Amino acid sequence: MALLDVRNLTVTLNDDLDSIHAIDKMSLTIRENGFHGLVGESGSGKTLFAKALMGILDERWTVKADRLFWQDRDLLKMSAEKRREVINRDIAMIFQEPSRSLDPTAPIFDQLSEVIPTSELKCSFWARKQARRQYAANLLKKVGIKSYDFCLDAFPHELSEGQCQKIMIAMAIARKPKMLIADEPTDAMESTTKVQILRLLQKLNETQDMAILLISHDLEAVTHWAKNMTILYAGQSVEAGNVKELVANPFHPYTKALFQNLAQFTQQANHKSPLTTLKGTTPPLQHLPIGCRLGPRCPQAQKNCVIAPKANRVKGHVFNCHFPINVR
Ligand SMILES: Nc1ncnc2c1ncn2[C@@H]1O[C@H](COP(=O)(O)OP(=O)(O)OP(=O)(O)O)[C@@H](O)[C@H]1O
Repeated sequence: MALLDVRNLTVTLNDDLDSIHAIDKMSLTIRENGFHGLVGESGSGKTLFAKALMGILDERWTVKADRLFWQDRDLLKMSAEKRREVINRDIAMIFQEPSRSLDPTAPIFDQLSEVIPTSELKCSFWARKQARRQYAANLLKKVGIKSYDFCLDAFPHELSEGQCQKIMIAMAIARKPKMLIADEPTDAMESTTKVQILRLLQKLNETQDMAILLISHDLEAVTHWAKNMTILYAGQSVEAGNVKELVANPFHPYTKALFQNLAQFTQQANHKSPLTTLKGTTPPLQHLPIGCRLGPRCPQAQKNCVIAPKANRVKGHVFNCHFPINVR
């Protein structure tokens, strides 16, 4: 069953002069207990999508969708207050640069303590402080922090970025959410820490039945850890499906170009061989092409591409392209 089902979500930035669809009819489905990757270049709208889902965009943004279902419940039909309640209860989010998300003036225990629900403490009022400490220590153990006593009393600046991110994950899972959105959780981290964090997400997914939405521009990491993925280009869904099937048989010209690059990085290519790229650059938000936004860069583009393609489903892939490749 789908845990989250989003169809044709549009996020519009309204200013005095204009309205810009920063995200244009994006769709994404995450199964119960799924590990889903959301991939796209910088500025493609990955964070905006997550923020729109969490309802944390400011009043300059408008969010519309044809369908927004959470566990078969229609979020669009709920009042804003009820929707916030459901989302805050069931979905947690962690961001890049974890040390900036923590309060630099408070020890970790005080910050963790705030997010531990009192209902989880099965003890008398007088024993609560001790129980909170024990609960916080258990959370840190769960995310793989061995020096939990030191960490609980430490301030964020005394800890590494990797430890701070593990603490953010501990805070996120304290309420036992059904889904964790990890937005570039390993950005600018060294490779061993990066693997530890991604392995931790995988463990939460496998042992706690927690769905994970891993947002990243690191295609190699996403194809390694996620089971399904959605690819975004300039705010439009490009292709989505099972990772192995997408890698083996991409239908969209953009997906094909992405995976060609991935192969050149992961396999031993000649150091002088040029990287395959699509001509041109990603359009800025102020100059988005009409129709399919890849159009001006796409080797397959034809006249019809000035009309945005609808989603097509073939062999479990969903792709948005008038002239897909490899479709038989
Ligand atoms: N507060 C804002 N005001 C104006 N434009 C914004 C704002 N936040 C995001 N944008 C624009 O919306 C688009 C999508 O941004 P978003 O942060 O979602 O991209 P992203 O794919 O998450 O990129 P990155 O990987 O760099 O975080 C970008 O063009 C960005 O410049």
